[in-house]
Amino acid sequence: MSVSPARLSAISAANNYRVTATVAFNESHTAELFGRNVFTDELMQARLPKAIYKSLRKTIETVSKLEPATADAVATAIKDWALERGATHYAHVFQPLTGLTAEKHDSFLEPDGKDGAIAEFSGKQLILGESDASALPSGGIRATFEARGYTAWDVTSPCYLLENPNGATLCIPTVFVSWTGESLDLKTPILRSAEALDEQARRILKLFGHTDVPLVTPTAGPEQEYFLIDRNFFLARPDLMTAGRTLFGARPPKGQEFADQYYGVIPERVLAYMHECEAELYKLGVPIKTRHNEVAPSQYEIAPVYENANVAADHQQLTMIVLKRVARKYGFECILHEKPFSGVNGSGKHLNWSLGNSVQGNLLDPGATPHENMQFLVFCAAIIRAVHRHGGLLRALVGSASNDQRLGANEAPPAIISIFLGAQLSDVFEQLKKGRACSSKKAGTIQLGVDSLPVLQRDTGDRNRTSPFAFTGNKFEFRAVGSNQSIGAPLAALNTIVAGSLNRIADQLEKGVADGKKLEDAVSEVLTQIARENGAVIFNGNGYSPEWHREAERLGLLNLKTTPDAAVWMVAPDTVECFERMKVLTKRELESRREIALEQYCKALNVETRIVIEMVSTKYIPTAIRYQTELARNINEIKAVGAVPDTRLFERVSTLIAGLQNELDKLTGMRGKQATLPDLLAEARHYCHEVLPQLNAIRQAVDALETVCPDDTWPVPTYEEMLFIK
Ligand SMILES: NC(=O)CC[C@H](N)C(=O)O
Repeated sequence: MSVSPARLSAISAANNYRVTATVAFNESHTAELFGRNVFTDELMQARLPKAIYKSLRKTIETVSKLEPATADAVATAIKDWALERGATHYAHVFQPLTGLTAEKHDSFLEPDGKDGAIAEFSGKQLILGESDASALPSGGIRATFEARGYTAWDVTSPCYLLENPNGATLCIPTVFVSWTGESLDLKTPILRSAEALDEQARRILKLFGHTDVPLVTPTAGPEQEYFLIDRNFFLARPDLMTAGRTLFGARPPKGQEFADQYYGVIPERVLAYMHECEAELYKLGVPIKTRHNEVAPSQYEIAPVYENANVAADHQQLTMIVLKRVARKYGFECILHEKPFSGVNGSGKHLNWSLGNSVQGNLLDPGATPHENMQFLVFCAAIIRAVHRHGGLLRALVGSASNDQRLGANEAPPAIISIFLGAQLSDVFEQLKKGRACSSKKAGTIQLGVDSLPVLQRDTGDRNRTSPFAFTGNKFEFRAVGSNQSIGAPLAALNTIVAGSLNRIADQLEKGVADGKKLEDAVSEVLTQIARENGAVIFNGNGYSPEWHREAERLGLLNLKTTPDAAVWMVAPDTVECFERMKVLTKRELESRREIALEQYCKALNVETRIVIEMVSTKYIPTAIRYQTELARNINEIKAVGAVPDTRLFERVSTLIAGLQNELDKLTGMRGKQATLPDLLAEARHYCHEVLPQLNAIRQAVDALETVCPDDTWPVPTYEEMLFIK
C-alpha cells in the first residue's frame, strides 16, 4: 500500500513553520511610513518650480490637458526622486480587460553616444508609452495585426515606487487605449465616468444655490476578503493552484457553524502577515484601516478608508498584489477566488461608494437641515433610478465563472439587484410615491419648516447583509463585487448610470425652474416620479428568502443567476444609450467587454474541466483502484483460510469507482462540443448548463470516495487540513 508522502510532508511542514520575516513597523513609525514610496503632492510642491506645480495642480483639479513643458519638468523631478530612492526602471502600469494589473518596464539608462550611459526620462516618456500588448483581450476592437496600444499617464493618480530585494521600479499609473483611441482597459472608463458625474452633479448643486462648487469626485472604499492557507497544502492541490478553487474535497466534520472564526482572535502568524501587508501598503499610500477574521475558517478581511475612487481602484489592485506577494514570506498562499472551498462562505469585495467635494462635502450625507435633505434626496433618487434601470448591467459586470459560485449561495447577495434603504428612507420614498413626503418615520418629528420634505437623521437604518446594494448612512455599499475582481468596471458603471440619472433630473429641474416653478415643487415632482417608476427596486427584507425571489419576479426585477444570462445586459439598449450620452463607452466598446466576459467565462470552465480530468485520471481513480485491489486481495486471503469474507466494502468501493468512471466518460464525451457551437454565448451556455453540472457530478463521486478510502492513501490535502492547520 502506498502512502501519500507529498500530503503527509505538507502537514508536517505546515506544522513546523516558524515566522522569521519581520518588519520594522510600530505605531510610532506609521505616520513616517505612510506614503513613503509615493511621489506625493508634498514632494511635487517641494521639488517643482512654483509655476510648474501650479500648472500640474490645475491639470489635476480641473481634469484638463497637461502642457508639454510642464510634463518635462515633472518628469525630471520624478526621475531625480526615483533615482535617489534606488529606482533603476520605470513602468507604465495599466489595467487591461483581464482585470489584472499589467506593467511594462523600461530602464532609465540610455547610451550617451560616448560609450557610456546616462539616466534619461523625458516628459514624453512619462506621459505616453507605446506597447505591442497584442495578446491582451480587446473583444474584437482590434485585429491581431493591429497591435499598437498606447499607455497614457493618469495625472490624477500618483506615481509610486515598487521595491524588490534588488532595487525599485518607478510605477506610473496609465490608461491603455488602442490606436483608434478606444479603451482597452478598466481605467479609461473610470476617468471618463468621473468627469460625467462631476458635470451632472455640479448642475444639481448649482440648482440648489451653491456658487462655489469645486470638482465633484466619486469616492470608494473596497473591502477585500481573502483566504490564507499554508503554501505546502496549496502546492499539493493542482485545482487550487490552477483554477484558484478546490474542485474536490469532502466536507470536514466541522465548518463555520460555531461562528468561532468570525471576528475571532487573529492567529499570530496571520497577524504578523497582516502587519507586513499593512506596512507595505502604507508605504504606497494605501489608507488601510481595518483587519479582522471573516466568517469561514482561514478567511480574513482588509479594508481601507474612503478616498478618491480612481485612486482607490489603483490602490485596490496594489492591495491584491501585496496580499499575494507578502503571503509567500509567511509560508501562506493568499487565495482571492470568490469560492475556493465549498460548504463555507466565499469572499466578496464590497464596494463602498459615494460622491462629493471639498466644499459641499459628502453628497450622500443626509445632513441636518431640510434644505440639505432635499438635495440629498435628489442624489439618492438618482441612484435608485440608475440601479433600477441598469440592474442587469451591474449584475453582468460582477459576473464571472468564479463569482457565480458565490452569488446567490445564501452567504453573499442574491443575483437579484435590489436596494436596501433602511426603514426611514424607504418610508420617505413610499410617501413620495403618493405625492409629498411630509414626515419622517420616527414619532413626533413632523417638520413644518419645508412642507414637502421631512428632516432625516443619520444612521437611522440598520445594515442588511443580504442586500446587494445597501445604503449605510452616508454611502452605498455594492456587495455583489467578487473578491478576485477589479473594482474598475462596477465603479465606472456606477459613476456612469448615476451621472445619466442626474443628467435627466437636472434637465427636468432646470426646465421646471425656467418655467417659473419653485425649486422645491419641481424637486418634489421629480422625486415622486422617480419613486413611482423605480420604487420596485427598494427592498429591505431578507434577500435570501424564496418569497423575495417570487416577489422580485412579480415586480419585474431580473434574477440573472449566471454570467451567460447576465452578459447580454452589458449591451442593453438603455445601457448603451446612457453610456453613449455620458460619453463613457461606445456601443462597440461595450460589446467588446461583453465578448471578453464570455470568453473569460468559457476559458475558466475549460481550465476547470482539464484539471478535473487530470486529477481524476491521475490521482483519484488510481488511489481508489489500489484500495479496491487491496480489498480484493483481502477477500481472497480470507477465502484461502476457509473463512467467509465480508465483501460489502469491496462492493461499495467498486460501485463508487464505476460511478466515477461513468461520470468522467460523460465529461470527456463533451470535449470538443464547444468548437461546434455558433457563437460565444452558445459556448458559454454549454459550459454553464452542461459542463458545470458534470464537474459537480464528478466532484460528488470523488468526495464520496474520499470518505471511504484509507486516509493515509488520499493523494491531496483534505479540507480539514487546509482550513484548520495554520
Ligand atoms: N460578513 C460578511 O459580510 C460576509 C460577506 C461574504 N463573505 C460575501 O461574500 O460577501
